[in-house]
Amino acid sequence: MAQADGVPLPDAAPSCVSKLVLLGSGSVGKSSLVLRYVKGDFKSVLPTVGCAFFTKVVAVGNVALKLEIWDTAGQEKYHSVCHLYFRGAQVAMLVYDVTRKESFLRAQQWLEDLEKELQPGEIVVALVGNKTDLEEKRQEGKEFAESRGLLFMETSARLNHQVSEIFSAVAQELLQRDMARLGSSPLGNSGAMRLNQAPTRRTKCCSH
Ligand SMILES: Nc1nc2c(ncn2[C@@H]2O[C@H](COP(=O)(O)OP(=O)(O)OP(=O)(O)O)[C@@H](O)[C@H]2O)c(=O)[nH]1
Repeated sequence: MAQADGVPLPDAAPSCVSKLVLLGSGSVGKSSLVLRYVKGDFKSVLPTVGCAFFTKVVAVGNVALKLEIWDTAGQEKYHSVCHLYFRGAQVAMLVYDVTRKESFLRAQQWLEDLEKELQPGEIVVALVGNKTDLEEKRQEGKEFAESRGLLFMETSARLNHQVSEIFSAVAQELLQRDMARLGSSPLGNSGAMRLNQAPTRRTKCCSH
């Protein structure tokens, strides 16, 4: 049986496919989070140009969900291009560097941009504070995430801390919304901090 992060995957091919986009300032660690999650590796990576694309199948309960992961470039010159990538996404991960205030403010700006273009609850949004292994003064995102109904986790791509957990959490949230829409029960607990329930409107993740 195939496995995802050591968890056996359901035998059937993934029945759900969801688009996940990572947004955030340059050098906050978006590519490193994806590299850690998809390949289990952490190494020096060049700044992303435009966007990079990855896939990974994640098991949530007995459902295999294929995540199509779009890792956008954080440098300001690519800002307008990034808007093209979040269209049609079911999940947005807003990544900041816990040691860089401006990156935290930039993540908040991304949320405003998303809110301008999308309906409330239309997609799952997670705020991700990366580089928790660094000792410097930290930006605290929890309160902001709570006030805006976002999933929230702090991660370290370097130390592999909470990386697969945040991807699993958004996958679970997606499926829970879908189940709620279809009147079924939730699929268990991923351990994510679910701070506030955003209104369920639609998900495009599952057709079953
Ligand atoms: N200490 C530490 N460094 C990290 C971590 N994650 C990424 N980095 C480093 O931060 C730098 C930028 O990482 P990237 O993954 O390229 O950042 P990015 O957000 O994809 O950058 P852009 O492609 O410019 O948008 C690299 O030197 C990484 O090695 C982490 O969790 N801890």
